Amino acid sequence: IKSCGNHSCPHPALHPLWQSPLTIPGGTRQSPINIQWRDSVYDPFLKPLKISYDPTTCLHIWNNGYSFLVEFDDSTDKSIIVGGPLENQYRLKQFHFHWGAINDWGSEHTVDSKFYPAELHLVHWNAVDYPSFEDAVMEGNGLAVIGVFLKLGARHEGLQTLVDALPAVRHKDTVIEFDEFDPSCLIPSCPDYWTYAGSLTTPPLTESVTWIIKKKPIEVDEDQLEAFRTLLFTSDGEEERRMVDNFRPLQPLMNRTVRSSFQ
Ligand SMILES: COc1ccc([C@H]2OC(=S)NC2=O)c(OC)c1
Ligand SMILES: [Zn+2]
Repeated sequence: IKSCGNHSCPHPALHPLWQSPLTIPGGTRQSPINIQWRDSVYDPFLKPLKISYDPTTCLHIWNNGYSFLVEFDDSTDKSIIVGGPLENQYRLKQFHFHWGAINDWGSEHTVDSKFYPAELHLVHWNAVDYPSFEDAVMEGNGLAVIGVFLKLGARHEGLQTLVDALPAVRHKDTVIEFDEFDPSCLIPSCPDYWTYAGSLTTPPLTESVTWIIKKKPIEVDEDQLEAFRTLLFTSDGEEERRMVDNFRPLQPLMNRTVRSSFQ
């Protein structure tokens, strides 16, 4: 029995936070999933993913009561991704993380049933076909999320600028200005990725995400992971609940194939 924040339970997936719909009725492409490496299919027609972010589009960091998000000005095509499995370019809207109370779990996706201690999501939307992020969230090809695993290892200097800002957003609904940050420093240089059709992992759980999961993790150190765990789900003045185990349980693969960009 391990504590998962505010009571002891056998596994964080049973945490009250996830008593929300763990699966949506009729959902056929829900996320996250386990990526079974040997079942993924190499697709030679997958292109390299091209990432070009403009650090001046970075706006602020805020604690939304689920995670901490770094949000970007998505009113232009200054920060975009293109290529990979994508039909056209997608605009960067925000990035955020999911993590565990302890290093044994925390990621949303698993690889051969292995959890990483945390997972980064860089969220992009299809501004070619849709007028806003809110509209794109409702469409099958509306979003593209790059997933990057975090593993325990060396200190990550780029992440440290984020970690230094976390005490200012400890409580839910707090926000601070944050500028000149280029999130490509958080993406491994190895080009290899898996891709599959999935969904958002918190409500509205819409099946609108083309997932691009990087094969290689980035390394962060114990102090940096512990800094994530000092955040709170709760607002200032409420009884404190540590923001940990903010990841959704694994969902059935159903009739999906995970493709790889590498052999
Ligand atoms: C309305 O905007 C949202 C809502 C939920 C999510 C969740 O889905 C994934 S993926 N991670 C999450 O925390 C989101 O992230 C892209 C954006
Ligand atoms: Zn996420």
